[in-house]
Amino acid sequence: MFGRKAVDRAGAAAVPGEALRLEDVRKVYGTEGNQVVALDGVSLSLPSGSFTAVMGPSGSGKSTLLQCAAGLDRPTGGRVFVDGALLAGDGEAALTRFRRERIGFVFQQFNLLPTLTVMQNVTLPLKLAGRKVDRRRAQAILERVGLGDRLGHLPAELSGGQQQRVAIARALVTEPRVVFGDEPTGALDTRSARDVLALLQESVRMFGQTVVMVTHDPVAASCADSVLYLADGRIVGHQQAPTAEAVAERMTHLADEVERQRATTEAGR
Ligand SMILES: Nc1ncnc2c1ncn2[C@@H]1O[C@H](COP(=O)(O)OP(=O)(O)OP(=O)(O)O)[C@@H](O)[C@H]1O
Repeated sequence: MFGRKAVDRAGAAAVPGEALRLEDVRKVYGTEGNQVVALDGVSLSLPSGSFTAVMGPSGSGKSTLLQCAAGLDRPTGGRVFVDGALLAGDGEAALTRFRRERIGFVFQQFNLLPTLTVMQNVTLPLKLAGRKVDRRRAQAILERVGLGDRLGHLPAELSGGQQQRVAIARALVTEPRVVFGDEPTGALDTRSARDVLALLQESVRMFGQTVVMVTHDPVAASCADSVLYLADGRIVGHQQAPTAEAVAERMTHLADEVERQRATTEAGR
C-alpha cells in the first residue's frame, strides 16, 4: 500500500522531510515578440521546518517565484511539489483547492477583510475550505500572536503590526505545509517588523512550520535559516545562517554584477 506521499501523480518519488520542491520552473509573461522571462529554470528543495528568505534585485523574479510556488499562478514550464504533491490539474478550481489544502500566505498589505472581525478573518480560510471551524484553536493561535484580547475588533481598529499578526494567525490556522510571505514586513515600522519576524521564527522553531519569505531587507533576511539569491530569473547564490551584514554585502555585489551583465548585453546589441 502506497501512502499519499510515496508516489505523486506524475510518478516522481517524494523526498521524506521535503516541504517544497521546484524542478526547472519557468515563467514567461507576455506573447511572442513581447516576452519577459521572469523565471528561467529554477530548481530548489526546501526541507520541512526551514525558514528561507528570497532576495534579489528588483525585477529578478522573487514575487513570480513565490506566486508560482504558492499556486497563486501557474508556471509556464517545470514542476512544483508541495509536501510531495504535484501542483497540477486544470483550471482555477484545482489551483484554489491546492492552495487551500497546503498553503498559507502573508502579504505586504495584510489583505484582511475590513468588515470581518479578527476572529472572523482568522476562521475564514477554514470556512472556505469546508472544514470544521474550531474557534478554541483559532483563539489559541490569536493568543499566541498576542491578540487574544482583540477577537471582536475590526482590522481598522488595529495597528499595522497587529493586522499583520492577524494575517499570520490566518495563515497558520489551516496548518499549511508551507507559509509564503511576500515582503511581510515591508509596510511595518522597525519594531512591528521585529515582532512579525519573531513570530515567523517561532512558528518554525517551535511548531516545525516551513516558511519562505521574499524581502528586500537584509535584517529581515538574517532572521531566516538561509537565503536564496535570485538574479534575472535564476538562483545565483545560497547562504546559510546569514547575518544582516553578509546579506547586505552579497546584495551589493549582486546588484553590481547584474548592472555589469546588462551593460555588456546592451553593448553587444
Ligand atoms: N504580469 C506580468 N506581466 C508581464 N511581466 C511581468 C508580470 N509580472 C512580472 N513581470 C516581469 O517579470 C519580471 C520579474 O518580476 P517580479 O515581480 O517577479 O520581480 P521581483 O524580483 O519580485 O521585483 P521587485 O523586487 O521589484 O518586486 C520583471 O521583469 C517584471 O517586469
